[in-house]
Amino acid sequence: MSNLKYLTGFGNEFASEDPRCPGALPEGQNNPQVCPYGLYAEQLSGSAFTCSRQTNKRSWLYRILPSVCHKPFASMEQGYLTHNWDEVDPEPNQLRWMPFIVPKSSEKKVDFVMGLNTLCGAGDVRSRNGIAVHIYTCNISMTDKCFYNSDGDFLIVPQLGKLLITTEFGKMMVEPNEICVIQQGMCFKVDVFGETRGYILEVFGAHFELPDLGPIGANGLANPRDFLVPVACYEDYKAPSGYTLVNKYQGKLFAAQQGFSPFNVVAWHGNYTPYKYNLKNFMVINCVAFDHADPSIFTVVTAKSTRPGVAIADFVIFPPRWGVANHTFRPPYYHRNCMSEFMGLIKGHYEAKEQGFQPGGGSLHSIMTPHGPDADCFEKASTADLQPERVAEGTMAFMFESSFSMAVTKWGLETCNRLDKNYQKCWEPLKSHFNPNWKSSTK
Ligand SMILES: O=C(O)Cc1cc(O)ccc1O
Ligand SMILES: [Fe+2]
Repeated sequence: MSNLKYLTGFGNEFASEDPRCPGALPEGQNNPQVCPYGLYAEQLSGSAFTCSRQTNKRSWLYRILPSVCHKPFASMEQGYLTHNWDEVDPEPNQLRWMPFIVPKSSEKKVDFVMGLNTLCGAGDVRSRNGIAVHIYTCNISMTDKCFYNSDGDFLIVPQLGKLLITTEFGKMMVEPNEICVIQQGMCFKVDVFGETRGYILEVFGAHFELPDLGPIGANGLANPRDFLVPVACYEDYKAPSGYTLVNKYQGKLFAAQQGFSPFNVVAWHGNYTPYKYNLKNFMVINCVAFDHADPSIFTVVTAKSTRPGVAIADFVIFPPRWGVANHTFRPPYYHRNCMSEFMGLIKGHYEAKEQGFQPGGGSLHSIMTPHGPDADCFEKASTADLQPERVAEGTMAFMFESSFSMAVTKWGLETCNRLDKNYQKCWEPLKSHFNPNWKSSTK
């Protein structure tokens, strides 16, 4: 399945026809009286009709039956997926989680939807402004079952196991060190190939965009041509015992039955699509003289709030790169931030915490919660011989940075049972080096 084809570009006006039905896209209009091949035309709107051209998002899908052909929705069991931010008291401490446990399929069969566990979040799906961080852990594929999210966009970061994601727009294979975005309303199902784990950044009310480059110029960071969009691929399939359509609506899961596969789109065009991106393509910019640049230089995509320069959430990575800064403490600085910082690790280790922060785990440094390199990292970096050196080789840490003050869920604090109770001990050995008689010669 890795021979899948993709279109390239970020937010382009794409067009795609399943090669089995040439000419399936109507020419010169969106709504012919009768569509080619007897298809139904359906628009998926990802922005208000009236948004500026720059932000207007919609796609036209030409499908065997329209999405509306389903039985009524009824609420269903939703495991540890929640948007209740008041389950437990606020938790301002530095938090770190050991790798989240993936259930063994011999003990419990869990698919992608039932394996969604909400770790933290804030804001409101109804007023369309907020964020949730979910950890997915699953071990079986979704069969005759699909999912769409009425509440927001999913940015999915696989950490263990690849995902074959079938969408209305076509198929994407997404492996660890790649990410994908499934935007609000897009129907998809996930096939897995064993134990599977990853992170999801959900934003309510905004779509991800590429950050402006300002003085960097026309190129750099995540380049638009490296974003991959699936191609139309329909199935004309009647599920023997019905197809289950799962919908996340206002934070609750609902299920409806329908007789046929929703992946029945023969052709589509538009600028509102799912997409994927390989993090190895990120063009890294870093300091080449002295001091430590803020991690915003590593922003892959951003979901902007309405306040200029302030994101609902940024997706930031810490890719392999050269560290060359002279007379500089090179690791991340000690820090208190008016933003929330959730971090995850896809592979390797993170430079500020060589120990304890493990792939498949996470950390949360909430608004104004102090954090920074552990004692070991501080001592090493303060005495290091500052040669040019490779930083983060073979690793990939990332951060969801949000302007929201996030609540941690009961699952995050208790049920998952992965909180590292000793996290704060990593700073305990930090000692005072203060010398009131200090002269540069005594350094
Ligand atoms: O807290 C962290 O590790 C993330 C981070 C990295 C960095 O290089 C500078 C600031 C920052 O918050
Ligand atoms: Fe930080």
